[in-house]
Amino acid sequence: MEHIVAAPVAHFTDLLLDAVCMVDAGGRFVFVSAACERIFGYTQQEMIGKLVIDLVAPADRERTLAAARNIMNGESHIHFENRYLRKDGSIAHIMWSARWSEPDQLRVAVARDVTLLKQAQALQAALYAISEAAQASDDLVHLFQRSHAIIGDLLPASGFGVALLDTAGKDLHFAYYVDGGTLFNASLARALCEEVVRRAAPLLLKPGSGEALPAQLQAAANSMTGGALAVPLTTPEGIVGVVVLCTGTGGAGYMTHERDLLLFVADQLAAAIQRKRMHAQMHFMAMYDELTRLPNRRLLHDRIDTALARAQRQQEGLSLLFIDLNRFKMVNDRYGHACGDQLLRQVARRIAFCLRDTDTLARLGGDEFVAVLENSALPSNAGLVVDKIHLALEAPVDLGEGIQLQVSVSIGIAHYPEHGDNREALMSHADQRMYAAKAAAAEAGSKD
Ligand SMILES: Nc1nc2c(ncn2[C@@H]2O[C@H](COP(=O)(O)OP(=O)(O)OP(=O)(O)O)[C@@H](O)[C@H]2O)c(=O)[nH]1
Repeated sequence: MEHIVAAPVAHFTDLLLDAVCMVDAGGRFVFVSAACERIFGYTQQEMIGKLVIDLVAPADRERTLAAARNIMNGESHIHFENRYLRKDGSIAHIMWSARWSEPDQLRVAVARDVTLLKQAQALQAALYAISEAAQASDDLVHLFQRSHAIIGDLLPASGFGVALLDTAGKDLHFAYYVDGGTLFNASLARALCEEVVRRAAPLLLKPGSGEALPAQLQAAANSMTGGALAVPLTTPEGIVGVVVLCTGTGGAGYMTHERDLLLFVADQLAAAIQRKRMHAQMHFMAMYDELTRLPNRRLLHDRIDTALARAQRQQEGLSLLFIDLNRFKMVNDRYGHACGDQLLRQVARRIAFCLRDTDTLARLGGDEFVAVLENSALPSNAGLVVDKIHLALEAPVDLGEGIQLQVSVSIGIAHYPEHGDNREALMSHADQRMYAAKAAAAEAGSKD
């Protein structure tokens, strides 16, 4: 018993998972237990005599010195956290419990390595931040920037890019790309992304990785000092793009767990891209006619109201043209619905060609179109556009397979302010004028 009591304290403290340190009034280690080597990377001999503060990460030095002063003034400190630079340059997160021993004139402290815990917390926080950003962000470029910043806190990501496939799934373009001063230029990044799309699988690029790669990537892999990592952005509809990371020069290559982390991030980004595309598609379907890709009735109403408000404010004229194809039903009946569709598309294109960019051409449905002519102070201007449309439709429309059709339209015009000062009045007037024109054309046709 006497022998045990007399045994040096170190005999026991070396068994502890936490490290025990004693520091003199000058701030130098005078005793460190064996666990210090595991935590800080220095041997006990290397640590004894060193100034504690020299091992503290620079950003934490000031508050560490303040905490040390408090302890020497008699405060006991538990759960104080700061960061240390290990011998290999990596960061150790330490939680301390410390007290000043007046008789020994020593600061006695127990250090717990909480680095893994901190890393897990940081990872969890980052993943949460990315999924939150992916849910909240309407602006994809902003989401990519934010993801780059968040990932950059976890992994080497000097170079970061998100390449998206076009809707045909053929061409990749970078929606976000930062080369970050790495040797990983955009052309190499694109080649890597293309390879990832081809494989539909993640790809780690590093020297001697043993992967069979296209020549450009093989040469880059052999000469790179760090590494690059790219993973596909996959949605239920397939791959929509690739996210790519590159370390700075001299950094170590990526590890498997970093690839898994990027795969999680890619899932979040892919879901955000898919959501954004679905919104765009829904918006298009709500506002545009699918067949001709012209504004539909709803958007037309909106455009007329806006144009009227502008015309009223600027005291300008405005004209509406109500355009209806003559005897269109016969095309469907004789050549089939697909030919009818083709004709509607071509007629829409020809009419649009007669208008200015600032004008609106909408399809109301069936074979009815409406054009809104802005800034046409003089009704005669609208008459000129009508002439242009008739002229543009004079040449037969080629529907393929040897089918060429001569089409004509009936057009009714309404002018603001002469025929009304609101949408309903103007539409109704133009509609009536169109029917009058159609009746006149039919009568002329029957006399021919
Ligand atoms: N191909 C095709 N036909 C359509 C579409 N929407 C409506 N139609 C057809 O368009 C035709 C319109 O018929 P009507 O309103 O009688 O027009 P019309 O034959 O030009 O007669 P008039 O206006 O009196 O000269 C109908 O046969 C509809 O079925 C479409 O999206 N595609």
